[in-house]
Amino acid sequence: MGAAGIKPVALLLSGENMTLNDRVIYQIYPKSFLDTTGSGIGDLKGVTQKLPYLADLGIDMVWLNPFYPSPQRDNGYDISNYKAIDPMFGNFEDFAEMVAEGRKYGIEFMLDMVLNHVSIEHEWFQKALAGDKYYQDFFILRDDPTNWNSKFGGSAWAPFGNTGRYYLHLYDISQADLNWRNENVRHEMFEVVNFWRLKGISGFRFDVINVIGKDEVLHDNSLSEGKFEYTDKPIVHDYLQMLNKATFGHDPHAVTVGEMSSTTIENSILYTRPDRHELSMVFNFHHLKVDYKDGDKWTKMPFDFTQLRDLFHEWGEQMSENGGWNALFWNNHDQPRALNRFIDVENFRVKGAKMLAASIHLSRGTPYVYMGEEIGMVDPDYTNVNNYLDLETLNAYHSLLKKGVTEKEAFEILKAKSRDNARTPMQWDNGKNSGFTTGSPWLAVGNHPEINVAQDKNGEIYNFYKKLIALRKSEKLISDGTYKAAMKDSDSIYAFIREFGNQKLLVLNNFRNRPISFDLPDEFFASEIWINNYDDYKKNTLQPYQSVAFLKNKF
Ligand SMILES: O=P(O)(O)OC[C@H]1O[C@H](O[C@H]2O[C@H](CO)[C@@H](O)[C@H](O)[C@H]2O)[C@H](O)[C@@H](O)[C@@H]1O
Repeated sequence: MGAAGIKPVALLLSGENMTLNDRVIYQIYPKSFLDTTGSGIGDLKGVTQKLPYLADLGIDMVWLNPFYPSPQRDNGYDISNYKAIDPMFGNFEDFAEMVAEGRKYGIEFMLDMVLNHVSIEHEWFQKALAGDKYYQDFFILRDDPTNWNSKFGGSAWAPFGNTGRYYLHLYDISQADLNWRNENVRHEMFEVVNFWRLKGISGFRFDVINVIGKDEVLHDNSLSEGKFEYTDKPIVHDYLQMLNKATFGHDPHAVTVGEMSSTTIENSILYTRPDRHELSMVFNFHHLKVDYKDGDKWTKMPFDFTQLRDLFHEWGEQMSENGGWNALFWNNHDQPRALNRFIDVENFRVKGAKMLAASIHLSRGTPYVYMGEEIGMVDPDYTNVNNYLDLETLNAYHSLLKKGVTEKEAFEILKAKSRDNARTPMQWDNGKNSGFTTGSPWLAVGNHPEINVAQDKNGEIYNFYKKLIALRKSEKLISDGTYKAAMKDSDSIYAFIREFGNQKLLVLNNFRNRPISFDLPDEFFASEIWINNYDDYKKNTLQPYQSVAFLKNKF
């Protein structure tokens, strides 16, 4: 029995032979993946049904966004019961079937743990509101609110009933932050993780986990934003070590990832260095803010290539040199589709999708594939603001109008930036509702009948992903090689070198919609082309969005 009094489940798991570095993780937004009941909402049975598809792609772990009971104000990130399944997604029988079937295909699951906050409908908050002192200490209540802003707009503080006090909500008003200083809260959180471990789960994604550490005395932030007062506080490392020890640290095959809001490289190294016993890897978002004008998401701006290149180089090298481990990703449920942001998608969707894939799948870290990415899904072609349902999007729309932005301009910004861009139903075929549901989808489909799995499964993008995923399993150079920046001054090509044993790989990715010429570094003169997303290679030139990897055996 482990320290937390539970049986270790690691020996039962299918991923025993995998190392962390071999893995490729597929993210499923369950609400939008496949609806098997006609309710218009995706479900766990839908995930089970598509396991053969994921196995064919080469996936060995699936991250599922929250499927627990929730008022759904923030699509499940407002949890009202951590240890249950919302009936709209299925039940424990469906869950057990999904996990068991997954094992047959060598696929494990990673669950989303939202441990920074709970829904105000959670019984802890309700008891606290009713005056229960024990539960009041589960939350961050203050007489005098600080000047911190909620990430979804407005103040981060709301009146706590009619007590004259305020509760902290870094996200929506319906998501009350938990008080991790209270050891009873920590104990409850550890219990949640162990509850799911005992159900055969060894993968965990921890939502905005680097903001759980709040001081006893809270201070205003001088930049009129509370970010630095609660992000990456040193105590977060202590909490993660406690979490690790009380839960997944008992499982040598556990895979954990922390979603790190506005984090630093220094902290990310500490969060992921194996000897620190915190997490396996981290998501950071700096590379997905290179199209924010003056740091403001709700603006429209072409992406800044040099900023992107420098961020990748800096994170890649420093994590490699210091034993840290990155999650590698272009897409997730909070981001508009990368194809619309980084590629001239009208003219080069297919080549661009393959180049983006190569740029992370050949890099150092664990790649994540967000559902639909493998067939080149793009943002929906919505024509009406009423198509958008996400609360962050709607808050932003109203605040843009308040600032004097016209409805037309505000709509254009939503089209480029809304989180709903990623949340549209998976496009399985070109039939009604893209084959996602026989009912009425909870969020309108993307209206791109030409892009779907039935058509693209044997197509260029899918097969390129399949090839890249297989390479990570067969080549130590890809899974375990070091990372070094290359061609640091190029204003069009993102280049890096991987090295392992006597092998070296130079990966070049052209981020422009035009040919770019370059000088091949001398040491790669006598090398072979290992990966190419085009059929040909014209010496010292990369075609629009071409990706080429040159392999050199040193001896
Ligand atoms: O943009 P950052 O400050 O670096 O933060 C990263 C993401 O954090 C938030 O995402 C997660 O938490 C939310 C509340 O639980 C939830 O709504 C979201 O779906 C989670 O992934 C933030 O909402 C994202 O926009 C940021 O990208």
